[in-house]
Amino acid sequence: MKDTDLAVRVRGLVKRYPDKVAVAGVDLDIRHGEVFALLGPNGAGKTTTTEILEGYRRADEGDVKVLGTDPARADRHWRARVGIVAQSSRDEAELSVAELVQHFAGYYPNPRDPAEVIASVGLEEKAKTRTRKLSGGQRRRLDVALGVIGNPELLFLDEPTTGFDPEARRKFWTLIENLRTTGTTILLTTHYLDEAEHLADRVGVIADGRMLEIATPDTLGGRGARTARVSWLDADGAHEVRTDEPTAEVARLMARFGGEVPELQVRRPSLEDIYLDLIGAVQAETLEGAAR
Ligand SMILES: Nc1ncnc2c1ncn2[C@@H]1O[C@H](COP(=O)(O)OP(=O)(O)OP(=O)(O)O)[C@@H](O)[C@H]1O
Repeated sequence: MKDTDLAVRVRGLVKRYPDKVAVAGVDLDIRHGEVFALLGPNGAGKTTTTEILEGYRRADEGDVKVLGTDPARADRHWRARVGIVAQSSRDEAELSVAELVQHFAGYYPNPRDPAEVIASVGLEEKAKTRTRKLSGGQRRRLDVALGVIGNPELLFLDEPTTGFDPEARRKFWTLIENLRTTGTTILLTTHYLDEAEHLADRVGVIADGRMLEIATPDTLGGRGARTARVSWLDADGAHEVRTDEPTAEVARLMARFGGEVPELQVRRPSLEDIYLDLIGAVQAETLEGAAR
């Protein structure tokens, strides 16, 4: 891949805190127009990595380019091309939702329409409400609105849907899908594996400051090739077999039952199963290392 195809290019990123190496040599490429999800347990280094890419923290080592620029040296023109939804939100409690979104629109050369943005996060009915009166999930939706109001080329979303109810999460997913169709590049961190699976072109799993694997959601950890489980029910009760040839198994069952197979299910490991395997292996390694 040519470097000009990349919105984010990271090589050998290291960040140390006094008592912790938070990021221990991460490489990461994100293409223009790609939706990339960074996954990992609490304390893995997701926020630290994201904040370095946003220009809010300094790397100790490594080469970082975001939209072609080192974020540590970026100017306001670069800032106007980037949207940020951080984990903790700003507090302008006395302004209404509409006033605040309008106010932020004023910071950018090509803002989106404030009313449209408010609608896209499902806050139309709260447009005149002061922000201090919003619920946690509504406040989070406002954060997302403020992140996209500047019409960014690249959008950082750090756990954007924490505290959303299921309907708000679906609405948010639609918003992200719409942004993708307009070519916005998105880096998302999330603890919701279904969210990553639904939204991301590729996912990266980070643990203990190291990038374990980067892949599409359906190939992570060799997922596509993993053994399937076929289960069904008959007079003797529930049955399950593990097989690499689930289609042949289903054909056999169909022949045996002469048609519909009661309670037939074919399951491959979910993204969550794969993720937990990857993380579990690292945790076991760390425990072994500590015991030695
Ligand atoms: N300002 C800081 N000073 C010292 N240590 C820090 C600081 N910020 C983060 N850390 C430590 O660095 C490690 C990585 O933290 P980070 O916030 O990047 O993790 P994360 O993957 O975003 O976690 P979460 O899912 O909980 O948000 C953690 O061990 C954390 O305690």
